[in-house]
Amino acid sequence: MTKILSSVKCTDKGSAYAKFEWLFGKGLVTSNGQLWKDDRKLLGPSFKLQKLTGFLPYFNKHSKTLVEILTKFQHQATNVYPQLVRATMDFISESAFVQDSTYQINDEDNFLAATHMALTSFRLRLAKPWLAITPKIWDLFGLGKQDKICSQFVNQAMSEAIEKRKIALAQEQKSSSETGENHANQKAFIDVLLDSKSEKEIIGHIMTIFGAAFETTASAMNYTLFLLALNPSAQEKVHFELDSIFGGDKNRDVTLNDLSGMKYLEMCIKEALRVCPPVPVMVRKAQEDIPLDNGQIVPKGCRVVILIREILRDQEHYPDPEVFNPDRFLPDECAARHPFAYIPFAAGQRNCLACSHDWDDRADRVFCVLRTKRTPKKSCTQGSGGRSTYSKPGVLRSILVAKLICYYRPEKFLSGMKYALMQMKTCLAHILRRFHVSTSQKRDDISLINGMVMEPKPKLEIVLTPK
Ligand code: HEM
Repeated sequence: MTKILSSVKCTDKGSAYAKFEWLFGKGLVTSNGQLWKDDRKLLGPSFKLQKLTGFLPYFNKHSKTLVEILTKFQHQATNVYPQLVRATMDFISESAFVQDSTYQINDEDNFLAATHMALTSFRLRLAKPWLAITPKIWDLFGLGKQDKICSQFVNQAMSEAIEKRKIALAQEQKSSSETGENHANQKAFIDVLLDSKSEKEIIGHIMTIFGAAFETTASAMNYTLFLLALNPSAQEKVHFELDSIFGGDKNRDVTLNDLSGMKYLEMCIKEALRVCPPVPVMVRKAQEDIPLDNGQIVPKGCRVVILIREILRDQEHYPDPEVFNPDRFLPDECAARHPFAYIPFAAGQRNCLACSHDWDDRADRVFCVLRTKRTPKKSCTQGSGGRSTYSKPGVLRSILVAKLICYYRPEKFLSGMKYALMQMKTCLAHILRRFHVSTSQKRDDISLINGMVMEPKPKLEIVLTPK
């Protein structure tokens, strides 16, 4: 598995993701080959660490709105997932498109309605693939017509957003040329696209980022709250941590410093992502023969299905895998684990855009190595063949990069300062400063069904009790 995910010859996904193309076009999730490589290089820096501090005000603002909405549901068993989804739409919308976003409070929004239509359509394609074998069958059931309406809403909303951003950008450029400031290396996601893509391509990329970002993050936060509700001792530790950071202040904005102190909350989120990974499976297609360490070959053209959920339950790395135990993510435990044993955000060439980037990933691992004074565990059940994953020059280069950055910009090494984790920690810190969570549901009552993201059946319900 390490070989497959790391190989530059296995970055294609084949036709497995074609069912998303009617809305996502050839965005990062669906594209293959040179187009994917170029776009990843172009768009990867949009969620770079240096920009993350800029996103924090958006996360605080929309988390506060979410908490206000949740107070209306306190003391009653509630499925908070729909509210979390709307909050994460606000997070991604404002971070990627630099525009005011009101999905949580504006029920009449056409784009919101279109998103629901799109999700219904995707879910149907996954649940009843025979309906989508040919467009004719799809149309026969009136589904093509619905997709068209959805596309029209999306295109209209996106065209307006693009126009708005063009105007704002022109104004920003004018004022920065007057003040002599240069923000060329800090471009937002949409600005990078405006420079180089057609409107149709931009809309595909925007929808891809939306699709990749909002349900995954909402689902991860939903599972974290549920698992904390089921595990009062872990929840108590989170409350203790938050109280010691915020001193009982329930409204103050979360700062970068606060985030770096939320170590136990981060461990709980990571454990929730392990127990209930939002993305349960992914597919890669070998572009060439790929020799494995055990002598076997993955032949060219072969599609490899990677069962993320099963890997995260591997007994070798996670004893008693069904047990929710955040201590699995204590620094020493992480350092001793093979990096590809924890893949809720994928790993290797096509890892999640919001999770890590090459240089900080490498530096993170070097930090683990330096901290524990030993190399990470060498064996992996999926077969690294007992060879270390680190080349000497690579490690030396990383140490140099890590040391330089650490010297000049220490805040870049706040643990877990990656977009998705930063978003979830901020939002959950706002919720858990206000509420205790409990549930009458049992873990065994819940089945996880593969869908767009892994969906709980029945829906998770928690009771929010003010602190
Ligand atoms: C808890 C939240 C998240 C989880 C668990 C998650 C998980 C994943 C996984 C497993 C993949 C690989 C999918 C595959 O290859 O089939 C992926 C890819 C991707 N994710 Fe995330 N993701 C999360 C949040 C986000 C967010 C917030 C964004 C946007 C900022 C994002 C953007 C992307 C993109 C663009 C890709 C495609 C990358 C490529 O193929 O080059 N994800 N994510």
